[in-house]
Amino acid sequence: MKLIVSHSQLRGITAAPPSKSHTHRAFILAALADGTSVVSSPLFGEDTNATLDAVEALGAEVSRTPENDTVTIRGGKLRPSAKIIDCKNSGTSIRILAGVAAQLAGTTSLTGDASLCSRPMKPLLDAFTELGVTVTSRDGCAPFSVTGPVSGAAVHIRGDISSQFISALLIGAPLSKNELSVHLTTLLTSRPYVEMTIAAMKEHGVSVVTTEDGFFVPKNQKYSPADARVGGDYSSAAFLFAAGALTGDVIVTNLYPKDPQGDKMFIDLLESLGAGVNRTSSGEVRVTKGPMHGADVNLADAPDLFPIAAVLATQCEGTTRLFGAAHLRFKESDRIKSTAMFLQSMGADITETEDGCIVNGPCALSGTNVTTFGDHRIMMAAAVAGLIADGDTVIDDAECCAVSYPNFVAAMQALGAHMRFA
Ligand SMILES: O=C(O)C1=C[C@@H](OP(=O)(O)O)[C@@H](O)[C@H](O)C1
Ligand SMILES: C=C(OP(=O)(O)O)C(=O)O
Repeated sequence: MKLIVSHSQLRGITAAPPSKSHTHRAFILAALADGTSVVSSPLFGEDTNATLDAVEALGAEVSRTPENDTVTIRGGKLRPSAKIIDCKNSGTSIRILAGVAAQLAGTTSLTGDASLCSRPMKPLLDAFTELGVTVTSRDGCAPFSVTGPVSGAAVHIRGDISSQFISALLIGAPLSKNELSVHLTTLLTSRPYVEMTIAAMKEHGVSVVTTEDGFFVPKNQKYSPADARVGGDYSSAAFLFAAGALTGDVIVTNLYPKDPQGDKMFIDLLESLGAGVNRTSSGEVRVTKGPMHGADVNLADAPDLFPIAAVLATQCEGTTRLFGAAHLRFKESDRIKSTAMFLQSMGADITETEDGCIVNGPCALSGTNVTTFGDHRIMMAAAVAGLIADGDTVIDDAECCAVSYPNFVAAMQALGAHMRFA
């Protein structure tokens, strides 16, 4: 399906969709806890649905309310899955679920779509091998199988490809009879996601210690059931904020100011670039159009913001450098390349660098045909760029936003965006 976007001004109020990262963690930790946990307002996106199906395949009992706003999970008795677990497009699902499966006595196989099967898994699979798990894979990628349980107590792993490897090892650790020391062999990027993992584990009664070179999970800990209410997703809200900053005046609700999501830095970024920003303590953020200027922005800890930050940069006066995020090349697409490609095709002055891009603005954007590579964040960033382009922007694979933000187009239309499917 294609999405056609025309020049628009957005004005109004909308709720951020539920957090993808919190939902994955809430479903998986509930499945690991012996007893019943209730997850309220989770995200029902394609990625989080893949996680929910997977925990069911691993033996958790899952039920949803008819209104579909609450999921009840009875966990604690997981066993290897007889059928191959399909994580579709979701890196978070396959990596964290592999960390769980590696702790179970027996073999579990995991796979995903073509994009997921081309993303790196080898550092995590090597870590499992170091921990005594038998692994078979297609050249270090999915599909792969793990035969557990873990017998080791210490592991060495790089932290600069994906923080999800670390989240996977930490979340699995309490299922082992041993303690676990995770030694990082490089810098850790996307660190706030590991902090979200540790905070979610704490809610379920498990503590993780931060050490000089990584993390330590003491032994003899058990997950206890805990109810969770999933708050709004700052990464998804970034598209709404950017639409406000570029075209008019948008208020986003359902955002908790104390949430550990690293992508809340987008609000500070908008403010520092010159957009109008007002926040309330109850979690409303209002972003209004203002003259913006270029800046140097380190996205090491917030890589998901890259495509939409690059769109913003095209409207900033002067040079913007986005850097620190070489791991963007391992996402649903090579996001440095796919972002530079679609913005260049719309007329922007953007150059790829190894770990980001350089944009000289302001750039006049023109509507054109945009290739998303099936990547949800490219699709949504291109849709926002289309709001300020001259002429129509025609975006392919428009349904891919259902991975993280199924209601994206409807929410934009309700704010006044001229968008239609074709
Ligand atoms: O743990 C998580 O929930 C996520 C971690 C990040 O990935 P990396 O750690 O691979 O950067 C992020 O890009 C992804 O959208 C969600
Ligand atoms: C990279 C992302 O997710 P994942 O790694 O879970 O596929 C994302 O949502 O942008």
